[in-house]
Amino acid sequence: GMFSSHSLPPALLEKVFQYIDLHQDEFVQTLKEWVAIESDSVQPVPRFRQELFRMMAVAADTLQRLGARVTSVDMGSQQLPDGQSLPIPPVILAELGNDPTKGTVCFYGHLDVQPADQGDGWLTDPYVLTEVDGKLYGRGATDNKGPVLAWINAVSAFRALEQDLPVNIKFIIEGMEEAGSVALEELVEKEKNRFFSGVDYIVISDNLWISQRKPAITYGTRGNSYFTVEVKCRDQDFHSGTFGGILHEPMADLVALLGSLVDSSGHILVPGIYDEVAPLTEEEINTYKAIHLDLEEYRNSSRVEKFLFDTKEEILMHLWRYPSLSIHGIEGAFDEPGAKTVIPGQVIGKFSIRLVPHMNVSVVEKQVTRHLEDVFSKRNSSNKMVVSMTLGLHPWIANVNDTQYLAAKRAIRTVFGTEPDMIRDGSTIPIAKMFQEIVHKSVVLIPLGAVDDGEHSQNEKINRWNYIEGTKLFAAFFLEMAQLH
Ligand SMILES: NCCCC(=O)N[C@@H](Cc1c[nH]cn1)C(=O)O
Ligand SMILES: [Zn+2]
Ligand SMILES: [Zn+2]
Repeated sequence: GMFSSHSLPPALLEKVFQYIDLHQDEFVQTLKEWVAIESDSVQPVPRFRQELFRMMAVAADTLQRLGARVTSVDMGSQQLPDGQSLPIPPVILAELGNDPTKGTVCFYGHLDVQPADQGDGWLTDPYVLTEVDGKLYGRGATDNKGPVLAWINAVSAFRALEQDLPVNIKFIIEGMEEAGSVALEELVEKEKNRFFSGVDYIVISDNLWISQRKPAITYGTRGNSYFTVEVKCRDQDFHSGTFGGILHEPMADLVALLGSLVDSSGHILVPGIYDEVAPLTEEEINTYKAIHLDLEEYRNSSRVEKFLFDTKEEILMHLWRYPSLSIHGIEGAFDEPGAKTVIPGQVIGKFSIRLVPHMNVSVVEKQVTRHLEDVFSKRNSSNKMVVSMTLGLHPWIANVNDTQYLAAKRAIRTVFGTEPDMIRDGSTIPIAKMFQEIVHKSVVLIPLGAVDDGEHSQNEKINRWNYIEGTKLFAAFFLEMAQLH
C-alpha cells in the first residue's frame, strides 16, 4: 500500500502528494530556469562569477517568497594563484519557522555547477533543460540544483496547502562547492552558536543511489589526502642527445616514486597505511550482502572489462570502507603527440589516497612522506624532491541508529514502497564531516538521483520521476521527523 503501518496523518500526506503530482510541470519549469543560469564555479572568470551571484539571488528570492527569513552572507573574495582576485558568491542562510516544540532540520545544498560545453559531447545544450523519455538533461540537473529544488518544492507544497510545516526548516546553500567550498568552513565555525545553535539534524542530498530505481540512504563518505611530489634538476628542460646518459633524470625518479605507491592488485605499498583501517566485523559483512548490485550491469555500464575484484561485497568494500590510491597526473611531462627529444628539467607527480575510518590525515601525511623519502634516497639521485599534501579531507561515518535515519527509511517506504539500500560513498563530501565535527549534529545523506545521472559528465540528467518522487520523499520526511522528534 501507499502508506506504511505506523501512523502518519494519511489524509494530509495524500493531499501533499496530490499537490506535488498536479504541480510537477511547474517544478520542472523552475528547474529549467535554474539550469539556464551558467553558475560554473570551476572556471575562474568574471562572467561565470556574475552568473553565480545571479543564481544565489534567484534562490534567495525564491526562499523569501516562501516566507523564509533569508540572509545572504558576503564571503569576500578569492585570491587565485595567478594573482587575480574574484568575488565569492554569497552563502544563503534561510529559516522557516522557529517553534521551540518542533525539531529543526537544516538542509545543505549547492547551486554551482561543473563546467559544461556542448562541444564536449553533449547531445543537447547543457544550459537548456531538455526532457527526453522522462529524463531531464542539463548541467546541474542532478548535481545539485534538482535536489535543492526538491526540498524547496516540498516546503512550497505545505505552504500552498496552508499547512503548518511539521518541522522548523533551515537552509544553507552555497555557490562554491565544485571549487572546494571556498571559505565555507570558517562560516560554519562562525555560525556554530548562531544559525546552527537550534539545528537538530542536517540533511545533504548531493550524491546518487547505486541503482536505477531503488532509493538509498548514505551514512558515510571517504576522505581524501591529495599529494604532489616534485622532482627537480633545474628549471629548464634538456636535449636528450646532449645530456641523455649523464643525468639523474627527474622523470625517471618520479616514475619510480609513483611506481612504488601501489601494486597491481590495488594494494597500497606505503608502510603502515592500513594500520588504522577499522576492522571488518561479521555484522558489517551482512550489510554488504543486503545491498542489491547487479555486477554484470555495473561492469557493462562502466565499460570496464574486468575489475580488481569479482564479488559485489569486495567491490563495494573497496569503494567504501578500504583506502585506495590513485595517480592523477604529471605536471611538466611531455604529454603532447609527436616525438620531441626532451628531458623535462622538473616534474610534479600528483596522487591521492581516499581515506576511511579511522585513518588520520596527518598520520597519512607522515607515512607517505617517509615512504617517498625512503624510495628516493635509495636511488642516490642528485635531484631535489619535495613532497606536499595539498588537501586533507577527513572521512565521515554516521550512526545509522540516529532518529533521522529512521525517519528517512520510513519516508522511503511510504513513497517508494521499498527498503532503501544503506550505502556509503567512495568520494568525499567535506561538509558532512565539518558539520559533524563543528556543529555536533547528526548528518544524513539522502540522495535523489539514479546511478546513471552522470554527475560532472556530459549529458548529466535527473529523471522526472526521481525529481518528483524525491520532492514527495522530502515532504514525507518532514512529517516523519515531526513524529519521531
Ligand atoms: N557524489 C558526490 C561527489 C562529490 C565530489 O566529487 N567530491 C570531490 C571532493 C574532493 C575530494 N578531493 C578533492 N576534491 C571528490 O573528488 O570526492
Ligand atoms: Zn554536488
Ligand atoms: Zn559535483
